Amino acid sequence: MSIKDRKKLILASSSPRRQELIRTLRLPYEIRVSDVNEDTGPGLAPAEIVEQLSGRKAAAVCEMYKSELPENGIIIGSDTVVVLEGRVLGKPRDERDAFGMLSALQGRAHHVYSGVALLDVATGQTLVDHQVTAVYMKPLTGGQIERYIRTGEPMDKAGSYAIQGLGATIVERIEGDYFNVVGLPISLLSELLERLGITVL
Ligand SMILES: Cc1cn([C@H]2C[C@H](O)[C@@H](COP(=O)(O)OP(=O)(O)OP(=O)(O)O)O2)c(=O)[nH]c1=O
Repeated sequence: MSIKDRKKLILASSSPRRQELIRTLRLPYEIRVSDVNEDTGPGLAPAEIVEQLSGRKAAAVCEMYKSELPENGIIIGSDTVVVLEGRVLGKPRDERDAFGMLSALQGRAHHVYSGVALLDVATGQTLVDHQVTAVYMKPLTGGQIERYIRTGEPMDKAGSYAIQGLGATIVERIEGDYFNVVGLPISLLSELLERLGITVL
């Protein structure tokens, strides 16, 4: 039996996108969700924000489900933000907020940062890293933005769009990992898993 068979991934996420993406690794996994305060306070760089929140999400699941987690578990936490000229955009508070974000993002480039934290239940060891992808959005009219918001798609997404959905039509091109934009940088995650002795391939 290889190490791969003996470890179990625990995805600390309520995001349907992350839950879908974790399956691509073809490793045994389960999902545990906890409530985490996503306030990081002022003065942190985007990379620090997503790394800190990813670690917090993994640690919260470890704390909350301590007694029932498998000894061989590796908890995965992740967080995604959109960054436009130094301004960090999370999920919109309401439709008005979404309109403001999309109006600011249209017709220019921004960066999507996703953090990943791996917490080894047995040892408490944590690995954290992040990935950045540049996204070039097409110019949009106010009417297009309003109609996109009316579909409901932007409301639970960082930056108020989903590249994997109808948002694909408003993205001109990207530089970097597509999955990082969707919310889980699978390639980086596989590298971190390898560092814990779990080979994906
Ligand atoms: C930019 C972008 C973000 N997103 C999503 C990914 C994340 O779910 C969300 C960013 O919010 P997060 O706070 O990173 O995650 P979450 O609250 O949805 O889930 P959890 O904390 O339980 O893991 O935005 C897309 O689905 N597509 C996109 O193109």
